[in-house]
Amino acid sequence: MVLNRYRENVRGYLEAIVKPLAKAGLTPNAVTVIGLLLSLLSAYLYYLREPRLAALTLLIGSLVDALDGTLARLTGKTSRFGAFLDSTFDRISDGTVLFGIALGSLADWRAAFLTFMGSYLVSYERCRAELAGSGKLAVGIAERAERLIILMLFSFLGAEYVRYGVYIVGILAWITVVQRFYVAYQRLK
Ligand SMILES: CC(C)CCC[C@@H](C)CCC[C@@H](C)CCC[C@@H](C)CCOC[C@@H](COP(=O)(O)OP(=O)(O)OC[C@H]1O[C@@H](n2ccc(N)nc2=O)[C@H](O)[C@@H]1O)OCC[C@H](C)CCC[C@H](C)CCC[C@H](C)CCCC(C)C
Ligand SMILES: O=P([O-])([O-])O[C@@H]1[C@@H](O)[C@H](O)[C@@H](O)[C@H](O)[C@@H]1O
Ligand SMILES: [Mg+2]
Ligand SMILES: [Mg+2]
Repeated sequence: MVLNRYRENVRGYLEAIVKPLAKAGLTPNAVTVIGLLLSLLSAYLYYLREPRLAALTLLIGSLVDALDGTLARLTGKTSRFGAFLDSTFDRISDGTVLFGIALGSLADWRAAFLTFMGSYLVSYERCRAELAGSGKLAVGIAERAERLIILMLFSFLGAEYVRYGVYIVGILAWITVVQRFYVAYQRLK
């Protein structure tokens, strides 16, 4: 909710990065695939217990995630399949990163699982409520950008801090689940 507001502020920078990509003939879907590969690499680095490298890779992957849509809009190539691909790959990214953290024993697997469940529910609620006609449900304390940035910040602090990032993201994600549930109820009842 908070970070989403800054989309417009960074649009100019993102467009500057995207222009050469457009000239090189890169398609939005190809950029989406590159973003996913970076997320998978980040998950692998978490598994190897390299949280700083993992967070840096995840940060670049998140930037690439912002570039695919920017490229699509700038070149008039937005597509419904692209939107579906982007969202689906976001879920694969969210899940594998937490799986890598759990496999690398950087956080208790039960905490990683609850955080995973909360994160997925947040996204699912939005998708399902919007399908039911709620209108845009981009509400709540920890949308994806917040969840990613918190996890990256704690990862940059070092291996022993990743677990706190997972706990905080989990708690905030579950608060967001309740917030979205409430707003969906208000709009759909
Ligand atoms: C001040 C300067 C010196 C530096 C400025 C440089 C900027 C370039 C930095 C910007 C970085 C930032 C954007 C990336 C990091 C944010 C990240 C952590 C959060 C997650 O990002 C998600 C991102 C993208 O979301 P979406 O995928 O939903 O959006 P789009 O892809 O744009 O649109 C989807 C839409 O497009 C169409 N489409 C898509 C794909 C496709 N194949 N076909 C398509 O048609 C379709 O219509 C789809 O529906 O969100 C980006 C916005 C974000 C919320 C803004 C956050 C701003 C914040 C202030 C950034 C702080 C970043 C900071 C560097 C973090 C440091 C933290 C660190 C130290 C841990
Ligand atoms: O709902 P959430 O997890 O905060 O945020 C997510 C968005 O950041 C993302 O751009 C979109 O593709 C997802 O489907 C999802 O909605
Ligand atoms: Mg994107
Ligand atoms: Mg994405």
